Amino acid sequence: MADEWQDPYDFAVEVAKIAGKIIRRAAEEEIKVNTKSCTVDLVTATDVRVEKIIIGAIKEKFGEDTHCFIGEESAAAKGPSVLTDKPTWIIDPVDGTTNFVHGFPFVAVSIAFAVNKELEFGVVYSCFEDKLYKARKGKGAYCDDEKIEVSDIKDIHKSVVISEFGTNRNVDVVTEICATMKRILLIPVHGIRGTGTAATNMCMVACGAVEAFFEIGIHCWDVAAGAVIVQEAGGVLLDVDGGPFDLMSRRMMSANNRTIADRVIKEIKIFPAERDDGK
Ligand SMILES: O=P(O)(O)O[C@H]1[C@H](O)[C@@H](O)[C@H](O)[C@@H](O)[C@@H]1O
Ligand SMILES: [Mg+2]
Repeated sequence: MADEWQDPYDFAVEVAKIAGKIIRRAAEEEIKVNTKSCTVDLVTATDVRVEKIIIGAIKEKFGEDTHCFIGEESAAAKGPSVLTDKPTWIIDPVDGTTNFVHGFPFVAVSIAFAVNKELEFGVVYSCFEDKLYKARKGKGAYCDDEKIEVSDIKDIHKSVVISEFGTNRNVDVVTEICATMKRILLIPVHGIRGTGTAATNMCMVACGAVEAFFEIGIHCWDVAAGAVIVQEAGGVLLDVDGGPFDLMSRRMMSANNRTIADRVIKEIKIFPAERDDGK
C-alpha cells in the first residue's frame, strides 16, 4: 500500500523551514506585541502571519476541505479545539513567543499531523539554531537527518530536568510550581533547565540532552509535534500523574524512561488547567 502520509510529512518539513526563515527575518524588524489571556501571554503580528502562511500553504497543496486545522492563533476564534478522526494539522507557528519578543534565541515552528485522533508525525524547526527535528510514527526520530535517541540514564541523581513557569500568574499556581521545582532540585538532580519553548524542550528529551520535561498549562499545539519526536526517540510520554498522555489535557510529562518519569512525577503538585477541548 502506498505510504499515504509521506507527502504531508515531507511538506510539513518544507513549510516549517519556510516559516522559520520568515521568523528569523521578522526578528530583525520592529516586533509588534499584543497580549492574549493575560499581560504576560504574548502574541505578535509574526505569530498570526506565519500561522496564516502555514495553513494557506497546506490548503493549497492538499485542498481546502480535506484537512482540518488546530492552530494556536486561530484557536480562540474557533472555540474549543476538538480533535476528530479527520486528518488534522496541529500548528504552533511561533513556539516561544516571549523568547522571540526578547531576542532569546530559542523559537520553534511546531507542526503535527493526526489521523483518527492518533498523531502520525511531528516536525519542530528550532529556527535560530537552524535545527530540524522530525519523526513519523514507527519510523524513528531525527535531527537534521541524523537519528536521535533519548539518554539511557536511570539514576535520577544524574539527570537534568526541564520545566517552565508558563504564563499563569495566579499566586497559588506560581507557589505550587516553585514548590515543585524546589522538591525536584532537592532530590537532588544535576540541574533544572528550560528553553522557553515546549516544542524545543521535548526535542531536548528526544536527543538525550536532558532526561525529562514536564509542564502543566501547555496547549496541544505546544506539544503535539514533540510528542511524536520523544516517543520515536525511545522516550515515554505520560500525564503528569503517571497515567496515559492526553493531548487536550494541558498536562504533559516526557522522559527518557519510565523510571525517571515516575521519580519526577512523585514531586509534582498538580494544579487545575482548563482543557483545550473544553470537556
Ligand atoms: O510561546 P507559546 O507558543 O505561547 O508557548 C509557550 C507557552 O506560552 C509558555 O507558557 C510555556 O511555558 C512554553 O513552554 C510554551 O512553549
Ligand atoms: Mg507554543
